[in-house]
Amino acid sequence: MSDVNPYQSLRTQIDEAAEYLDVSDGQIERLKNPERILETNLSVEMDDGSVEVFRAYRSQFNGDRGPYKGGIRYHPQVSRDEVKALSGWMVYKTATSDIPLGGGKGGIVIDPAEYSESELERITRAFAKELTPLIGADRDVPAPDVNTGQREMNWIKDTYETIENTTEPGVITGKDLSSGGSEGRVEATGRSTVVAAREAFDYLGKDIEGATVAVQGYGNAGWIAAKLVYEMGADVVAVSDSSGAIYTEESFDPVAVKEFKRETGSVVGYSDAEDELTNDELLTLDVDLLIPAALENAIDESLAHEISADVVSEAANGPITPAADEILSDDDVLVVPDILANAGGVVVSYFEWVQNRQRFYWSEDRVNEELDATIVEQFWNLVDAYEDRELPSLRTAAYVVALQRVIDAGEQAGRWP
Ligand SMILES: NC(=O)C1=CN([C@@H]2O[C@H](COP(=O)(O)OP(=O)(O)OC[C@H]3O[C@@H](n4cnc5c(N)ncnc54)[C@H](O)[C@@H]3O)[C@@H](O)[C@H]2O)C=CC1
Ligand SMILES: O=C(O)CCC(=O)C(=O)O
Repeated sequence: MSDVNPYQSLRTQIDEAAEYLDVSDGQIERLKNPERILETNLSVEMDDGSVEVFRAYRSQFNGDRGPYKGGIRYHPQVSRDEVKALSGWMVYKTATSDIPLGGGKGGIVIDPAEYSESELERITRAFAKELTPLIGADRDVPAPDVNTGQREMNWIKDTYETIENTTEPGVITGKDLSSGGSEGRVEATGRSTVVAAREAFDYLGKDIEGATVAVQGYGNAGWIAAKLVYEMGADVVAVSDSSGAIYTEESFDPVAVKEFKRETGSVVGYSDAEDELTNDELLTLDVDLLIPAALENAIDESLAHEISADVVSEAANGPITPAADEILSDDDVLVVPDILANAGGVVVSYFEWVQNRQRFYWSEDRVNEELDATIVEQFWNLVDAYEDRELPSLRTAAYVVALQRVIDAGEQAGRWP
């Protein structure tokens, strides 16, 4: 995997779009930098009585369009620059989806697989204590990301509500249903990735039914994308996780692969696999649709020339470096950018936040229908911008549209002269 700095990638993506906007250097500089970052060290007692210290961050990138919004990641690679990039991508994701939220992101430098559940609870609650003065339903609303889920969100909500002596479920999204979560939130990221891919196929005059698909990463986003695209009639011929990749000529049954991974810890070794591949071999397979659903920089310029898919729908944040993006665009690979393709997570988080505030809960069908409609509408908005303004890619179109929305909000608030 390439070591391109993701924050530098974000800055490049903004610069590329700024060329098509009437915007000053000062405005662009503001839109490339976070408003503030919490950097803290969590001292936590381990099960054996020792104390360990964990570095943790929360970046509040931009709140011109609403409360900061974005997930919390637990991973050894978490760094200040990664969190800055991820929080910036959230700003332009909420703006691309046109939901009234800003962007933020947080993370702890940790490999959660090395800790017991009770240690993870103490670590999460220690982070929640640090976050409490900064978050709130109208201030900053965290959510899940890599290696976090409902369990961690419930702990953060409980810690916040205990300290603040309140009930405020909208302080965090991605919660368990019984803690005020929304139907459809767990599936939302994979769902939008596949809905966006379906529209991209339509744009190319192709049908997703019968398409061949490779999915890199088999966590929350990747496995749901595999399941839903399979339900649309596509063939999931390859999937991977951090241990490796598996391949079949026909199609995997994504639910059976997920069950195997739950039992064994990996997709590798699954009995229906005809072959094992490296992750780079999976990414360069000759398939119709590629779904990167792991981490940043999966496709860099050294791999970009070998990508054979017609459509790439980015479930992950930042899986394609800017240099690779240019190559894919020259090679006519249609990339549906992360800030639209994986926006389902934050769009349904927005629905969860709305439900929490109204104390009125929606059916799963309503959530899925409203999510589908949001992604379809914004996909074709981007296509219009891409064609009408002759932009180099759907990604640049997304940044042009999103930056304009953020600038307009800042202007209304009197932030610009
Ligand atoms: N969970 C959410 O709601 C959202 C997640 N995303 C993005 O989707 C991506 C995946 O997130 P989740 O599925 O939530 O995380 P997760 O922790 O549930 O799953 C991550 C998966 O990626 C795999 N992986 C890690 N390194 C890999 C590598 N080098 N090659 C192949 N597989 C590898 C892991 O084994 C795991 O299967 C991240 O980029 C995240 O930021 C984006 C929007 C929302
Ligand atoms: O649900 C959310 O608020 C944000 C999810 C997230 O972190 C992301 O879209 O990258």
